[in-house]
Amino acid sequence: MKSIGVIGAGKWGSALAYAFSEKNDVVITSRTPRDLPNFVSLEEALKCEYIVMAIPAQQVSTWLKENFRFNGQKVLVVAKGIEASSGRFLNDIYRPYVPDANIAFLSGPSFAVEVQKSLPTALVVNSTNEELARDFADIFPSFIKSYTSTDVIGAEVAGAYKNVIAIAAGICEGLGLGKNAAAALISRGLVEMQRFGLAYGAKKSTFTGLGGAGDLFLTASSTMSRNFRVGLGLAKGKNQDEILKELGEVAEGIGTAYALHEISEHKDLYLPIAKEVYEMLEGKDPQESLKDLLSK
Ligand SMILES: NC(=O)C1=CN([C@@H]2O[C@H](COP(=O)(O)OP(=O)(O)OC[C@H]3O[C@@H](n4cnc5c(N)ncnc54)[C@H](OP(=O)(O)O)[C@@H]3O)[C@@H](O)[C@H]2O)C=CC1
Ligand SMILES: O=C(CO)COP(=O)(O)O
Repeated sequence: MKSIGVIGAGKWGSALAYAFSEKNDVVITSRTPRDLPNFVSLEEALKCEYIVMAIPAQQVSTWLKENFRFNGQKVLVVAKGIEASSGRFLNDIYRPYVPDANIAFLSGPSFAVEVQKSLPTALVVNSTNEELARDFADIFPSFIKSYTSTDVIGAEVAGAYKNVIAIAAGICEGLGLGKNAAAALISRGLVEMQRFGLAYGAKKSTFTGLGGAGDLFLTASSTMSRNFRVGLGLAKGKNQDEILKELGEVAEGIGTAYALHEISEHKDLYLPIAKEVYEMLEGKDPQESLKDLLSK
């Protein structure tokens, strides 16, 4: 039995705290206190040997600066996103606080609500420290099949980029463009995220695995995805603020689209879908954008 502290009691942190409780001693903490029997102070949670970080990518940099003290914990980062303000990946953001040997990143297709119902799920623990990845893979319950990989950057790119493609897929659905267009967008999205990942040294095979195609197909084809629902909102002509207010939860694809835009300003990369998603978030007509993407 391992002592696990989950930080961030949103949808995903709560679902993972539930899942990890099958085999471990789990406590949870969050910015907003919750009335839960295992809810503890941040100080208590940080004393656990295993820490699960469920704070969104856009907020974690400030959070780490203000709250985190490393004292040998093993850290599993479960967020999926790239920081909009800087274009930094999560492994870069965490590096000044946690040594590479102590950190792992979770990827794979996993809606929190299904994990919370103990439905079968398969995930990947990614770390440059293989022993640590195996250690974290062991904490998962019987209904979650856990794999390990050393391709941290591939997992990060795939997990973050698929949220942007899911926004595009939601727009496609919202505009009623049909299943042919959706399949084209999703498969071109997979190629686009792979091309981006390869430029950062990711492994090609990661993009056809659970954290790549697996998570992309899940998120880009279901209204259960918050990012897909952002796309539906954009297709209806709503702006970002209205959409986020209705959603009431995080949609990492928005910040990540801005991050990809920031990155593409400095690097010569061809990111057509991400570019259109960024432009639609900035007010471009979705009909125009999808026409630009899907017609000759
Ligand atoms: N939901 C899902 O199915 C999955 C989500 N993910 C990823 O997990 C991450 C979290 O998503 P999810 O839990 O669903 O999102 P939610 O919107 O449900 O929750 C967001 C969480 O972030 C915390 N938070 C927000 N801003 C801050 C801040 N400034 N400082 C500290 N804490 C903050 C909130 O704390 P509080 O509520 O206490 O204010 C809350 O715990 C995202 O990166 C998402 O992409 C990955 C796989 C599946
Ligand atoms: O990452 C997820 C599933 O793997 C959750 O996606 P959404 O944030 O779009 O709901």
